[in-house]
Amino acid sequence: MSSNRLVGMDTGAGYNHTKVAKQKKRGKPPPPPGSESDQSIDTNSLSADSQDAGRSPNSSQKITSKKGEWEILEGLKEGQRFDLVPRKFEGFLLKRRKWPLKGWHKRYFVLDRSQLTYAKSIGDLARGKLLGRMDIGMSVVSTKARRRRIDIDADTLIFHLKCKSREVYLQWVEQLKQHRLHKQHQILYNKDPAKLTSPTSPSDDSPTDPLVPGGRGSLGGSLPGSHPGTMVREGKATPVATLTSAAAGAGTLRSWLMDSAGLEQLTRDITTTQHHLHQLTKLLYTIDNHDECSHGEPTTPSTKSRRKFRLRKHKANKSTSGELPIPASPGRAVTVDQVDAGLPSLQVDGNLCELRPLSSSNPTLAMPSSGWPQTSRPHSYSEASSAIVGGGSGGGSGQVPNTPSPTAGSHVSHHAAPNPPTITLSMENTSREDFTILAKEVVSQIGQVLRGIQSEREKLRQALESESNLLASHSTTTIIAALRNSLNQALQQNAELRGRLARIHADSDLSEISVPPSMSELLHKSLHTSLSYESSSCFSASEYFDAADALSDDEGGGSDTSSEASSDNSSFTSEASDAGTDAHPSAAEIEEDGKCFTGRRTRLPAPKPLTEDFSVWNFLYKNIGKDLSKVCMPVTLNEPLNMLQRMCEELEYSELLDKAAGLVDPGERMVQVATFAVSAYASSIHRAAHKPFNPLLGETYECIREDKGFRFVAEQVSHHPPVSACYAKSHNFTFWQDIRIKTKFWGRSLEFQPTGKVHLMLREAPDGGGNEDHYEWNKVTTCVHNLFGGGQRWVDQYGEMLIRNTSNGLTCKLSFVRASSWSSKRHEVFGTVWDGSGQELHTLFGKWTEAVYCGHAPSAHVVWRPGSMPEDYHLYFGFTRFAMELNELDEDQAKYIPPTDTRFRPDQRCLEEGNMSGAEVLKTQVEQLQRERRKQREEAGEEYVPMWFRREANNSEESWVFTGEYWNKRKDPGFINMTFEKLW
Ligand SMILES: CC(C)CCC[C@@H](C)[C@H]1CC[C@H]2[C@@H]3CC=C4C[C@@H](O)CC[C@]4(C)[C@H]3CC[C@]12C
Repeated sequence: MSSNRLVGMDTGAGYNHTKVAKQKKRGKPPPPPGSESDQSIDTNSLSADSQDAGRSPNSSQKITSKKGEWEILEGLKEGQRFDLVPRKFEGFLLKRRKWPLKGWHKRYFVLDRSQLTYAKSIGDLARGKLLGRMDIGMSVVSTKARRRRIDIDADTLIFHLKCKSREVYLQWVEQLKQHRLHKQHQILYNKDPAKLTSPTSPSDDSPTDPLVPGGRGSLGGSLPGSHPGTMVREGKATPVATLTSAAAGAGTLRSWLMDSAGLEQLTRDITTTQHHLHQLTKLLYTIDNHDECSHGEPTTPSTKSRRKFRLRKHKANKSTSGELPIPASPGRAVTVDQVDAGLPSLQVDGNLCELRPLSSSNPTLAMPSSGWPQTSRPHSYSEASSAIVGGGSGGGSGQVPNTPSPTAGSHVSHHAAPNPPTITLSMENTSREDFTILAKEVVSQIGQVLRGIQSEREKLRQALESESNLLASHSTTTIIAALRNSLNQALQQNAELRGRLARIHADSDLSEISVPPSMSELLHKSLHTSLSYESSSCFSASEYFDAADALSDDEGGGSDTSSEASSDNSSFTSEASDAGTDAHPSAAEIEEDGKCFTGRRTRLPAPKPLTEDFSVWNFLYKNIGKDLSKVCMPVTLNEPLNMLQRMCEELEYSELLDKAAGLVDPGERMVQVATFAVSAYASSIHRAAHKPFNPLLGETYECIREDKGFRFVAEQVSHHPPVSACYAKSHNFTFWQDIRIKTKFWGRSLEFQPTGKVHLMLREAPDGGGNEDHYEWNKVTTCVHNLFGGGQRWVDQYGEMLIRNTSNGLTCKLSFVRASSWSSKRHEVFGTVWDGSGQELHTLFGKWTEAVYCGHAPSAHVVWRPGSMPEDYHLYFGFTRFAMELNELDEDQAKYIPPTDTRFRPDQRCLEEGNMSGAEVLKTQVEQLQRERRKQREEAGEEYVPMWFRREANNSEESWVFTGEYWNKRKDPGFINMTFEKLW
């Protein structure tokens, strides 16, 4: 299979695989535990040999890693059942801090009916002060025995846990296994939706409930093929909800039968009793026979039975002091002692019935004063036992908590006494005949109870069957129809919303944004672009601008910003003034021939080929726990852009920087810069399904956006680890960053943490009083959720971003809020701008997908909104207009760009043209060539030196600095006159 890695991942698959395979053959032992990282499954800590991903005997998938072993707990296999209701389990565990995932907190966890909840302490738990809850039923649980680590990924939530001791670890793993399997069993076999949607506390109907739609840990969403949010517990009358609630309507009868464990236990116990009583009958026979044989001593019972009575007495005394367990549930009534002692006692319906010896020869023993025909009903077990064994005299009587009734006491004293002679006496008083009659009676009575229970069960079973037949007739087809219906409704709503949004955008009053007079003319054109929210060149003036000419006139080098600024200024200004009077083109004008009036394309040459996505996800699933950088990725996972282009996409809303540069107030400048930093994430919302190509080492990408006034160049500067560096320059700003992405695979989600800082140099304020401002900030974490669920994959961004103006000490702290199962909120971001002395200047809030506002609601104003999506964007990998244009290559441009430019990369081009199989073949070739080049370099002992960026290391932090040579060489001698390493 051809290979391709997730972003930031190695492309040297073949090499690594052979290495691992060799190790295996030689039977090399795994590395010592000390070398192990405590990080979860991430690209730096885990690699795996696919052959090793076999199954461990204890229902988990073992993944051998370079530095340790992670095992994934297996789910219920086909045909497998797990009826056993696991018990509640609780205790302290260490939980990794949420942010920034460093350090561990001790937390109290409770696992009950597949719900894992935790609180700070037992006290908090009792008070209901919970910190979190997840349903582990459909989660991915990975364990690492050596580190006593347990990671649970339930889509929206991930718990990273650690146990204090191995013993605790083993217990938790076992319990998690059981609860998970039982939940899966319930999902598969228990068709009671009411039960499925009821977590631990049935009364808890809050929207934070992970099983309730909106709480995204919902089972509905996790079940393969199910539509997230269609399993509705209450309210909303979606067709599926109606179905489920209809089913739940007959819930009482059903749940009665479902809870048959108690009944079954009762049946089993009674059967045992019956068996024992049969034995008793036999024994009595023996006694009878024995007595008959040993004629002459008819009043003395056998030594065997005497011994038994002594034992019984001893235990009964215990019981009076409360040590003998009092049955808590029906079905536990008859103890072996009682039965063995020949003292029949039976519990039915939770009441203990003493089947007292009835004597035909001694009627005073037969009928209690209560007038019950054959049984007396003591009030408690101890009462019953003392009634039976005679708490009335001697040993234990004083300790009996429930004093037997005088009646009971009086006749009991005949049966039992603290010492054998009394027993013998009482035995003598009771005729053998009594025992025989009694035993027979007990047997027949129990038989009767059994028959009664059986017929009761049968009735209930029949009721249930007829009910489920009714439900089954609704079943699959109806549910599918219902789902289809709601899907159609959603699509319709979506279309409407899009229309409305477009109208809102069109009417948007952002044109009122005040731009200082000196800059307004200059920026008119670019602002115009941003106002329209059509974030592409469609509205630009590039038709008046010959890129090639402009570039050949352009001076080179990026180090001297002021000289560059002036030259840029002229081109930018001229563009702006030329185009300043442009009216908005109509949608028809834009879409004509698939090109807008600028000549740029508005969509890709072909829609995304239809591929069986499932195989891809299956494939990924098989690779859980492996170092994904070493796993070959099929091209079907890719979008026809690479990471260098993706970096350029961050400049889609560069107008915000233009605006910032035109402002005088440092706080307001920061507001624009912060919003720009947020806007970088906007495009990822529709892009969860595909990954960008990994650039090859030495691959470059340039993008000249004369309409936006910037030019951008990027290069893949390192392969191990993969690092992409970029540099963009405009009249108003300089932007640069190098990106290295750490990837963590949690099972159901993939987390991407870009390391390194983004830098921005903003032109001095227009009043001329200040200097350039240098800003720097970090990236937040991107997470792709629901990798394997039946539902949609979706992207989340979370973490804190700190933007610092290193020139004047202003800061802005932005929080990207992680979507949680506790709230329906997604994509939220908020932050504050502070001055150097810590005084709050501005407040920002909004969503990285929708808008950023400044101020406090309701008077807050919009700072930014993303552009509307092109029509049919979902057919084109979810690309924005800007993204659609990134890989476009016209003949003219082709003459000026180097052969290393991404736009010449054949596999990516092939995919863009909709030729999936061709892309697959080409990708394999291209990656093979890269491996060969690396091998050659290694053999020659050469170190790779990137062409356009220079590595600089200060205090262990490395950064990649643009040399500026790219533009110089482009001009002179021109790339066409240079030699380059052949990348493809
Ligand atoms: C298994 C596959 C399909 C997962 C797809 C992962 C994709 C969606 C991930 C992988 C790496 C991610 C990128 C990592 C870094 C950045 C830089 C940031 O400033 C903007 C978002 C951006 C550009 C992310 C966008 C989403 C991204 C491209």
